[in-house]
Amino acid sequence: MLLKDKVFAITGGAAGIGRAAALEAARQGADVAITDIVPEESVQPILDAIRAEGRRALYLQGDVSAHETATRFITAITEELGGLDIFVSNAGICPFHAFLDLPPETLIKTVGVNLLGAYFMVQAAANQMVSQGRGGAIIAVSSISALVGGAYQTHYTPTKAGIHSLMQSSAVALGKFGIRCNSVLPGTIRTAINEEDLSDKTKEEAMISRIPLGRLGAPEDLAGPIVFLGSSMASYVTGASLLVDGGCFVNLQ
Ligand SMILES: NC(=O)C1=CN([C@@H]2O[C@H](COP(=O)(O)OP(=O)(O)OC[C@H]3O[C@@H](n4cnc5c(N)ncnc54)[C@H](O)[C@@H]3O)[C@@H](O)[C@H]2O)C=CC1
Ligand SMILES: C[C@H](O)[C@@H]1OC(=O)[C@H](O)[C@@H]1O
Repeated sequence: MLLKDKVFAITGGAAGIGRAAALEAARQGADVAITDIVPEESVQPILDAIRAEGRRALYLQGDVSAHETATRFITAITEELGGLDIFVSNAGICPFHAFLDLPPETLIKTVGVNLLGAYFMVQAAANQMVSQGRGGAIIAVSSISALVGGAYQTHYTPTKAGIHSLMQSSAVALGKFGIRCNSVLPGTIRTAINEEDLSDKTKEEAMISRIPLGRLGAPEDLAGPIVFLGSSMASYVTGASLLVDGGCFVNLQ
């Protein structure tokens, strides 16, 4: 087990990539704390699955774009689970929209959830880890979109580049405390975030045709990389970013 008796916390753990990572962390021996914007009832099956692995589970409903959520989450984790070892900033939204008429509210919301939310959470988690004095690991779910563009994602891709940059600077700021900071850069992973976008079958086929491994990703494809970066197997890895995209990024021709 890669995370035996560690405390693993994740934002946006109610669905998609976050849910897959939370469940894998429990299988790998960690107690798991989840925060998400959805009500607790809808997360109950995930909490039950974590407990069925013999691990403790905690849920806090909250909006990551409100900085108080970070304080509430970290306080609940320390009170109920006794500390924090691995923190994953994952919650995010991607409301696809054209550039020229993008409403300011859509930009403000996307930056608020994806970038400010990640910052508030990572800062609160880092303070907790520093106060514990036993190091830790922070992983942020950025994206291949930190490196490439999308015509309907002009408000989204800068947030993913920002998260990638946040992990690099945090790695520098927190290295002296033994806290490692890394990002994963998923390619296109089939989840609720892109269900509508991928209902355009021509677009879906075009995207698959660019992927050397021949398929879109599944949420479980991110679980292993996230657990690895949180584990002692990655003890000399910090400031790194791991593309998890089936080879899409490197496929020029
Ligand atoms: N699915 C994909 O192709 C890719 C996803 N990503 C990133 O992965 C992360 C997870 O996304 P997916 O699992 O794909 O989507 P998803 O929609 O399945 O999951 C996102 C989760 O975040 C939660 N959430 C949304 N707004 C929130 C808020 N304000 N406060 C707290 N929780 C909130 C949702 O309730 C949901 O549980 C996001 O940051 C996304 O940008 C990155 C690259 C590709
Ligand atoms: C939601 C999109 O399908 C997905 O989000 C990303 O970050 C990837 O680049 C994909 O475009």
